[in-house]
Amino acid sequence: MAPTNRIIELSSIIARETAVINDFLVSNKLPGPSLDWDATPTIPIPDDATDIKAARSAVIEASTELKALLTGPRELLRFQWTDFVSVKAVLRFDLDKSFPLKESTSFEAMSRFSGLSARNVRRVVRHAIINHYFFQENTPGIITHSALTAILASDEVMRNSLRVELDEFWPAGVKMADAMERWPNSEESNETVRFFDLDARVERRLISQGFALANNSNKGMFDIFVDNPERAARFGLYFSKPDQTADGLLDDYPWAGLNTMVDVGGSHGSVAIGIAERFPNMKCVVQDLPDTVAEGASRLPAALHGQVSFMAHDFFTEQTVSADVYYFKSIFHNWADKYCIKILQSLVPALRPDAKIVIHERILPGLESLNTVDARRAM
Ligand SMILES: C[S@@+](CC[C@H](N)C(=O)[O-])C[C@H]1O[C@@H](n2cnc3c(N)ncnc32)[C@H](O)[C@@H]1O
Repeated sequence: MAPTNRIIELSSIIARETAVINDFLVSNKLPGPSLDWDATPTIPIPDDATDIKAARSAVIEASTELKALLTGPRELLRFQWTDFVSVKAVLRFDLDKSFPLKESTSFEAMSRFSGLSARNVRRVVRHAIINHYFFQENTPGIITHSALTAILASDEVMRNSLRVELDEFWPAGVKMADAMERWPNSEESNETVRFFDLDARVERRLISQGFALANNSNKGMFDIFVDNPERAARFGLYFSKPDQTADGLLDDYPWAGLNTMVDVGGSHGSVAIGIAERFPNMKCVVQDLPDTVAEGASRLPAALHGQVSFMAHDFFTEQTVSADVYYFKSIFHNWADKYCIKILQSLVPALRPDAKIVIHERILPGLESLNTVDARRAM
């Protein structure tokens, strides 16, 4: 039985560490956290302010536990299975884009914009306000943006990212248990979806299934996208979102002494573009499925046309480009070991003795050093 003073202990942590953050913001004349439409999109704590970042983690961790304790076990079992339905509807019907950032709107105006009834708009919007801080309704019936909808309405990459998660990954997750029952321990990509394997400490396709079932298909995720160019384009854009781990690759890998790299499964080429911009001597070839490279090529900045090229290539077939580096980012986590081996073997015909293979995957710290908030985020 937990000691009764745990909730006091947690509330003291929250009070103490929140004061640390507040003092830092005030003394550096930085804006306080807000969810209003004109709020700064991220809490302005610099990377090197490690003590302030630690204080923030401590507050989030303690308040999550305090909330769980005060909710109580029985009530915690009442899952909000409807959690994301409203967000998905807001995005599907572009309600966040239905009025300018600084202005307000009404349910009736949103209804005219979307073709949904005013009653359904009201249900969806109020659900999203209450559950996700989407929009604000400070005066009944008058809707303004919140910080979250303001970001979505003005940041297409962020918006697309949420859409892919809700339209592609979420339905697959809903079908995971069904697929596990149907194909226990499968390693086939038409029967599995990606998941974090906390024990192995890497992100892998942990036999957690559902994409094919969710799509009423017997094909794997990438083959399903081949048949749906619009969805494939959104999935490709998903990988254009800012990725700090790719920044590390630019800073820490010795590109300066090299001339050629192939970004295998490189999607729209965001990493290759970053390398080409930073290292003018580098020639980068982005290989991916035909529709994906066509979309990537159409988005390539003109200044990089001589340096970055796109090539349709199935990484299960023989590599034809001879290069200094073959770079794989977030590729192997999608495939079971036997397919990863096949992907690597396909490089052999093109490999020069001094060629390097760079594998870029997210590795988790051990569970023992991961706080519950980070562990949840990782999954
Ligand atoms: C998880 S994404 C990673 C994209 C990119 N490397 C990144 O991290 O931003 C996997 C990529 O592999 C590509 N892909 C899947 N099957 C492929 C295949 N057989 N041959 C080449 N590319 C493939 C997908 O189209 C997708 O762009």
